Amino acid sequence: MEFRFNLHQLFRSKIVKINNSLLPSAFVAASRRGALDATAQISEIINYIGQLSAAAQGLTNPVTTSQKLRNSDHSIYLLFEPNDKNGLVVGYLKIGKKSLYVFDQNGETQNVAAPCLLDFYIHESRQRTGLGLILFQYMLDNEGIRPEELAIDRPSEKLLGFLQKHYGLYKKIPQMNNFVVYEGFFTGKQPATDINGRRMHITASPNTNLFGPTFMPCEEPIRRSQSQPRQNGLSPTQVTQQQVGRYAARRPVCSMAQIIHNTSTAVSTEPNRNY
Ligand SMILES: CC(=O)SCCNC(=O)CCNC(=O)[C@H](O)C(C)(C)COP(=O)(O)OP(=O)(O)OC[C@H]1O[C@@H](n2cnc3c(N)ncnc32)[C@H](O)[C@@H]1OP(=O)(O)O
Repeated sequence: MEFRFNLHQLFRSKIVKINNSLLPSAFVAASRRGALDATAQISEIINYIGQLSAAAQGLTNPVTTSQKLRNSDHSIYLLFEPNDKNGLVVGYLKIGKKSLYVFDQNGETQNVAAPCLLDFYIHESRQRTGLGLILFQYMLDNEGIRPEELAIDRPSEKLLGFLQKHYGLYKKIPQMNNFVVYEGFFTGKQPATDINGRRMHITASPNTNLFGPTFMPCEEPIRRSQSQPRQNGLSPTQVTQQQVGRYAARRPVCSMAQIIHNTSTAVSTEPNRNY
């Protein structure tokens, strides 16, 4: 992608990292005016290339704009190709840390702060020539992360192929959200804690839908081994009641829950005085 201004001033190396300052890392402006010009040019580049990426992915709105970058702690890596004119920007990727609730291999929910691949695009004229790998590997080295540590936001078929080809990633851990995580994602990750050091516990089960998440002490093993099968007769009243917060209020007996948990279906018409 060519621009009306000379890119060689902005790109001192083939790949530059941009954060919410909208200035390339290590960029030194001669004056305040120079810094403002550079910011405007980087904004123009990001907005333009963000639109191309959205079009390539069939999205109505771009995932990446300069405004979104300015208001976040995400980072963009821009790939530059020098020439004897203004130079070209030929691709970019965007990463950022997000707090996610994701299922681990045992189907248990973990709250992790994970580095995420949020957007990735190489210009059509340069795809399948190895530039994507150069950019992606540069980002991994620069951030000091392994590819399987990344959560991938709604990957396209091309990206899935890319990750399988270059990094052997294909064993996904099924998720309920748009993120794709691969085996190895949880290696070395510490689960984040919630209220009072307890951990929010969400599953895809009707329990979570009916009663909201439960909170478990961190030291309590969260994994259910095969030798400890789920108890069929688990009463809805055994769900951990919170002392504080939006889940603290006493819940009425729920006949649907009783049906699901195979407990007595007789619903008491007595007022509940056990407060
Ligand atoms: C979280 C997200 O960002 S999801 C959105 C990802 N971005 C897109 O889908 C936008 C359009 N696609 C692209 O911009 C690029 O194809 C990228 C970024 C996915 C990969 O960049 P490239 O420079 O093409 O990758 P590179 O040349 O290093 O590797 C090529 C491999 O990527 C995969 N790939 C690239 N293009 C395609 C394609 N058109 N069809 C299928 N697989 C493809 C293949 O595995 C390919 O290997 P192959 O040619 O031997 O089959």
